[in-house]
Amino acid sequence: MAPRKLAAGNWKMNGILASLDEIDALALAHENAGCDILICPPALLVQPAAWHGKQIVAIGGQDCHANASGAHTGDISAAQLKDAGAEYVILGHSERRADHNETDAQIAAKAAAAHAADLIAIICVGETEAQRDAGETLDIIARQLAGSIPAGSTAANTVIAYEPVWAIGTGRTPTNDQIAEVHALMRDRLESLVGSAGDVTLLYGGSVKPGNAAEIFALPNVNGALVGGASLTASDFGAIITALDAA
Ligand SMILES: O=C[C@H](O)COP(=O)(O)O
Repeated sequence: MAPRKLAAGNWKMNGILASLDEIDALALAHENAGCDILICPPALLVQPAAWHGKQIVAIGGQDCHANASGAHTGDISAAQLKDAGAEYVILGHSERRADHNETDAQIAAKAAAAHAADLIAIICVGETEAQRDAGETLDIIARQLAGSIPAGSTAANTVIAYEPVWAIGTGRTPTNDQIAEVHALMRDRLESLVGSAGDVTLLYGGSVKPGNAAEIFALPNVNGALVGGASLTASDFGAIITALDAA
């Protein structure tokens, strides 16, 4: 089994009900896409987004709690996301790691909860600019993978996204060699962490745009993208989907 290609959009804290028209446009334009298409809107929009996706565009959450239910004001469980129509959940995004002090161990616990609720966990890893400048990138990625991937992870329930923190929303991207180097390391380490490493979908994220998508998708071990800003409109995200389809 080859990894499934995935074009994943992370709307972050953007979008209102009217924004779901973009999902309608994606579903219409890409109903025969040869890759999986995913939009992760803010939590309030997950349920209506699932109706708009028409089973062409899958829907995901941007976080979940590690517990199945209980006294956790303001949090959302994996089962609630699933009940609302989500199929995926992004976990350990660097904005969550930074804004909410999320640790690798907490991310692993959330991923285990996601798996228990039959969600696919998109586990994010990535180095800061200071860590890259210090030559620590591969060590950081290896450590985050080892700490953030729970037992029981498989190629079917887990996607890994490499997102250098310094490339997110900046218009800057690593060189092709730098992306390929990290993705090769991830593929290697996943053999012991997930098994069937060759089947795991690996995404690159960080300033993916219509203009650079094809070049990134041509790199070895890159099976798609986790896209922020360019996923907010069907025109830009559609161009990225088309590039992935052709890769
Ligand atoms: O989750 C998505 C990433 O943080 C990338 O965001 P960006 O495409 O706006 O750089």
